[in-house]
Amino acid sequence: MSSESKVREDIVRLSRSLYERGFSVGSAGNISAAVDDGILMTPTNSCLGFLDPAQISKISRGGRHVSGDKPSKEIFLHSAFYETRPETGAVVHLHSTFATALSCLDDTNPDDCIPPLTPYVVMRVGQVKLIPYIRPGDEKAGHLIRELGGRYAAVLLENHGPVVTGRDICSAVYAAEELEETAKLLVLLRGAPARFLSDANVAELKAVFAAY
Ligand SMILES: O=C(O)[C@@H](O)C(=O)COP(=O)(O)O
Ligand SMILES: [Zn+2]
Repeated sequence: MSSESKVREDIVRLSRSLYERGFSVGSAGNISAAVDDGILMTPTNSCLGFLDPAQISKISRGGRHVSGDKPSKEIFLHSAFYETRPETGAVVHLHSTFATALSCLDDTNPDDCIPPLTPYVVMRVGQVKLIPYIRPGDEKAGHLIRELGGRYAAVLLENHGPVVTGRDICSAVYAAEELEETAKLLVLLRGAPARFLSDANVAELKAVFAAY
């Protein structure tokens, strides 16, 4: 199997897994992954549970539609991550329930939407920035991500949902799952005297587990 065929199969397999476990519903969410000569992206209005590897959209690094079905309307959002974080191998956008709940709460810290509750979220996701509300598919999403200068591997789109990146599709999906589970803990612990990791704890984790 060529590496592009493998990436197509991985997108289908991991998307289905996310769908079957309730991380996405209906036609919400989109996933992309880098290949040698461009980016593969889930088609617009497709359900992550029922993708066909041959219909996955392919776009050039410049954002031109090369083959397959029409790409996700979030092409600008995804492209901006590949541009500003050259080590990015995949981008996962979901409407997963708890992360989306945090994206709607007025008291979510815009500079640290997912505070360090456990070591694994620090290791897998890092600090998460809130992106002010934009209409889904608006080109402005690309500008706002570029303004971050590649400093964040994951963001929450206000009143919309998470966008998580990784070195490859597996890492990006695992990070998206970790972000969602931590968001669930944060919602469960709202109002309780939760203990967070200290700055020193976070610094140690970053030093030992080099972030992507
Ligand atoms: O919320 C939206 O409309 C998009 O961000 C989304 O999740 C699905 O859009 P497509 O990938 O264009 O189907
Ligand atoms: Zn969306």
